[in-house]
Amino acid sequence: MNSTYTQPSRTQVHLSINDEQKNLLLSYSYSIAQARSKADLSSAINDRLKRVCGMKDYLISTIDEATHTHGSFLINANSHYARRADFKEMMNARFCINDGLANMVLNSADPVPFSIAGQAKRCDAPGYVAFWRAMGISKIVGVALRVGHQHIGILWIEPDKDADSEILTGGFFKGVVAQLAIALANILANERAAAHLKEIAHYKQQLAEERTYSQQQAYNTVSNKEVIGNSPQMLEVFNRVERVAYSDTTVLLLGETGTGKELIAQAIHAASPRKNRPMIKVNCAALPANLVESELFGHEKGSFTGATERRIGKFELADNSTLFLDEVGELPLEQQAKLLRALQEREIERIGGKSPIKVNIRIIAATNRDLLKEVAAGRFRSDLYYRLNVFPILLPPLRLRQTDLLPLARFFIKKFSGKLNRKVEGLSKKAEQELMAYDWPGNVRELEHVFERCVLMATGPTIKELNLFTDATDKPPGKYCSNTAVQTLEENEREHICHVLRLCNGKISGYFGAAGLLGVPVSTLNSKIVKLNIAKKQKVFSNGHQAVL
Ligand SMILES: Nc1ncnc2c1ncn2[C@@H]1O[C@H](COP(=O)(O)OP(=O)(O)OP(=O)(O)O)[C@@H](O)[C@H]1O
Repeated sequence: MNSTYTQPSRTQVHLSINDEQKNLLLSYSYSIAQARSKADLSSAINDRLKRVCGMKDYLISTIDEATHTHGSFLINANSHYARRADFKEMMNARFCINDGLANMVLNSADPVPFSIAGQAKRCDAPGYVAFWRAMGISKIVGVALRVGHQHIGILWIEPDKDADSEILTGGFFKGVVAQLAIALANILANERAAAHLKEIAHYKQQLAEERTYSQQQAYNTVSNKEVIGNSPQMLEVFNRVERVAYSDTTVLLLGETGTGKELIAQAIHAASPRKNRPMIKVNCAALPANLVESELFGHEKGSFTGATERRIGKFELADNSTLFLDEVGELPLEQQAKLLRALQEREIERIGGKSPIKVNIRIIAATNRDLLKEVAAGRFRSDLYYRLNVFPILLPPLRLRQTDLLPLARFFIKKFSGKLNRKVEGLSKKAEQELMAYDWPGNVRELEHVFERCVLMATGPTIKELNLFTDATDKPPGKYCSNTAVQTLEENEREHICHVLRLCNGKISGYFGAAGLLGVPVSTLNSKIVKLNIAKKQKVFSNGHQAVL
């Protein structure tokens, strides 16, 4: 360090300030007292102080007491520093207080001058010394900014070549620095208060949106509490739900439309530690392509035409809760990339936002598409598929779990008798037979609608016949459902087994094996594979498993 300044006498200091400087000083005092922002502070220094004190340039760094670091807070925006490529990096960097310069300044009551060439020789010189050197700066004076005994920052001055060096050591300069320190402390306090207000506003908005969301979802959540099923396939589903619910593991729910994927998503969320916050649902199929990003990640006010207010996206809304991505297979490819990034980083950026936001979410995704086929067709990103397919749960179609039909029918009769205020108790033998013989292309949803109609139409305590609409247009399009050709039960079974085998990468037994997903013993599945002639077109996967493609 090169410390060559000596404390001048009072008379010397008085002599070194001329009338113009006194006027500037007065106007500096006035403007610094009004400073409420960085911009105010900057103009007080640029327009007035620089000339009084003979500064070529300056930089203010602030101190983070908690982490014992210092880093840039305010620079002269017109400075020649700002044009350098590494300028931004230097501005964002933080340095240890005990870096050999900052600690010397903070421990000194007077300004401390440094020869940059001398400092650059130190092998442990902080990064900003090399930066200053590269800028051709030969000398820097560091001045501690304190309020009372608390260090709040450092004013780094690059003195003008022909400046009167005694000015920086005089009593008047101490006064100038004290005013600067108070202004800086006020601005820092304002910034902290603004940040807290922003955070409070954010939580208020999140709460308001959660409340609106919960009101919209109220009917569904209350009415969908029970999941009915005693077929081996549904018992396997319940077993998987129990195993995965308490963790944060990503779940992929697969199955035709109306098989209960959303209901299972709710059951998983309700059994998870996140249950006290509402599960947030996004229906990927219902999002207009140009709004997907805003819906998922939110946007800042004015970030695009029509963004008249700031909006919190579903990812942020689901913070500390579960995000249910329904119909994820419908998401356009471009948006899949954005979703993948958010899932990988677990952080999002609002459209027009300045910084990323961390989110703590559990993902449950659902689709009625065969995602592997979608991947093969180039419609679904394979990396996203593998990110989602961590713990798949397959909801079997209703036609393959006949033993669930009667319990479900009884459940819906009870539900709608209560809701519609009807005294309907059960089904006639004929209606039961009709129930068992029907194909249920719309799965549980169709069954539910049929019983709502039946309860409404019933003339006594027993439903005598089912109000089945056989019109093709009434049937929701399931994956296996066709409006033109009706598949036999055997064809259906074959196709379903093939689908599950593909899902399990050909694995039949054990964890994530097809037998488990189908809810049948391995021996039963093997004999069905033989019986349905599935084994003939085997494909051997790289992992050694075999499956039909
Ligand atoms: N096992 C079940 N027990 C009771 N109700 C069920 C069951 N499965 C489905 N439901 C009911 O059937 C209807 C459709 O279920 P849900 O919306 O969960 O299906 P989904 O597979 O998500 O359909 P989609 O693919 O069309 O979104 C809902 O009203 C749901 O409550």
